[in-house]
Parts: sequence; C-alpha cells; structure tokens
Amino acid sequence: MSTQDTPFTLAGVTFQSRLIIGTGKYPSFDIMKRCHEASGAEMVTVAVRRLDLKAQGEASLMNWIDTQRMRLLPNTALCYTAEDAVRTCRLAEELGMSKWVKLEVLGDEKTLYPDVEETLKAARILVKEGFTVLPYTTDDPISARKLADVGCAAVMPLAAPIGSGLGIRNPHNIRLIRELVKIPVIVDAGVGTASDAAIAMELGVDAVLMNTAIAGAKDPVRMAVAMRKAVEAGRDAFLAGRIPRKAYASASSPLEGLVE
Ligand SMILES: CC(=O)[C@@H](O)[C@H](O)COP(=O)(O)O
Repeated sequence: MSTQDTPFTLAGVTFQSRLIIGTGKYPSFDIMKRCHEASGAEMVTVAVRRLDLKAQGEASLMNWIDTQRMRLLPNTALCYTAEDAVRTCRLAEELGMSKWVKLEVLGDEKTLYPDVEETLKAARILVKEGFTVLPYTTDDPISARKLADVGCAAVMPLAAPIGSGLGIRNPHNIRLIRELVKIPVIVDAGVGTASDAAIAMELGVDAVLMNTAIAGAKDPVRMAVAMRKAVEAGRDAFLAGRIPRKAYASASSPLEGLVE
C-alpha cells in the first residue's frame, strides 16, 4: 500500500519544505545565507526588534535573505506584553516586511516561556487587523485550541525552551495538540539535533521551526543539510506508519518450512 502526502499549506500558500528557519546567532551573514540555501527552507523568521534599521548594504541582515525564494516571517522576539507585540507587528507591516507574523509574547527572561494570556490577547487584535498569525505557545493543548479558536493560521508549540536544544520534552502533548486543532501545527524552539526534528515530524506535526540548532552547530551548513533530511525522513516515517512496539522479540524470518 503506498501512501500519498498532502501539501503543507499555510493560510492558502503551499510550501514544498516543512522546515522553517531563523536568522539569529549565526557566526556571519554569509554562513547564514549558505545555511538558508542548504536547508531548503522556504520561510525565514526575522526578529523585528533586533533589526538594525540604519544598516545599509552588506551590513544589513535583510541584504542576505533571498526573499525571492523564501517568505519572510517577522517575529516579535523580545516582546513581553500584548501591546508591545502588536506594535511590533504593525511596524513590520509598515516596513513592508509581511502581514504574516510569528507572534511571540514571552513570560520572563530566564525561561523565555510564552505568556499565553498575553499571546491570546495579541492574537485577537492582530487577527482582527488582518494579520496571518502564527503564535509561539506552550505545549498545552487547551491553549493551542484557544489560539486556533481566535483565528490563528497555525499553532507553534515549543519542543523545549528557546535555545535549550533539549528536544521534544512532551511528545504526548504535541500529539494531543495535533489531534485537537484543525489548523497546521508547527513545532517551534528547543530542537537540538536532527533526531529531534525527525521525532517532531513523526508525531504528525506539519512543520518544524528552528534556529539555534543550526546557527550554533560546529558546522552550521552541514547541520542545515541534516535538518532538511531529518524533516523529510520524519515526515516519510509518519506517513509510512511505525510498527507497533512489542514487549518481546519476534523473529524476522518466517518460522515455517525450517530445514531440519
Ligand atoms: C528564531 C526564533 O523565532 C526563535 O525564537 C525560535 O523560537 C527558535 O528557537 P530555537 O533557537 O530553540 O530553535
């Protein structure tokens, strides 16, 4: 029996790649650009509040992003209130970046955990203003459902705290979120290596967003390649369907017709 994939579609736009990539922490803009190419990602997130608006030419981050190939996804990193996040999204729009936003409203500086109450508040306002809202959230299924109910285009539960590289802390919850909401689910933050990305995809999520695992690797370009392959492999494994786990061995070769 062969299995057919359905395209990854977000707010009516179809993507070939299920990997979304960041722009922070790279050793250089040149390495970042090479990672973007190697990853095959078609969407790239940029922290609006970290942008140096005065930088020109090669000193400007935006100069190193291939916007012909990749859709820009401005994000609200460094925002701790709904008000700040909404203002940042409006600024992104004024700068001509995009009306698609990665909404990130953080609870504190130590954990960088999402403040779900403020995220919901901001999401309601932004959806009303016509933004396509992709919110970073906890791995709590009820919060994910509330974000879906207010009209977000996807939900992006964390695998683990941003930049921690701890991998999927709660696979069960990620699976519950996948079951509960009808919109795309994108695992965002905390991926440490390729197997984490593959596990996320094997849980049935639609895509994975990551930054630190690639930007902070010893060889970022090679890690970008590994992540592209891991996301593809995880998706294939999910579609193929894993075998059930068994408590005891079962022989790989048939037992009938043994030569005596
Ligand atoms: C780039 C970005 O938006 C991060 O805030 C995001 O959440 C990724 O986290 P990692 O760096 O842990 O992959």
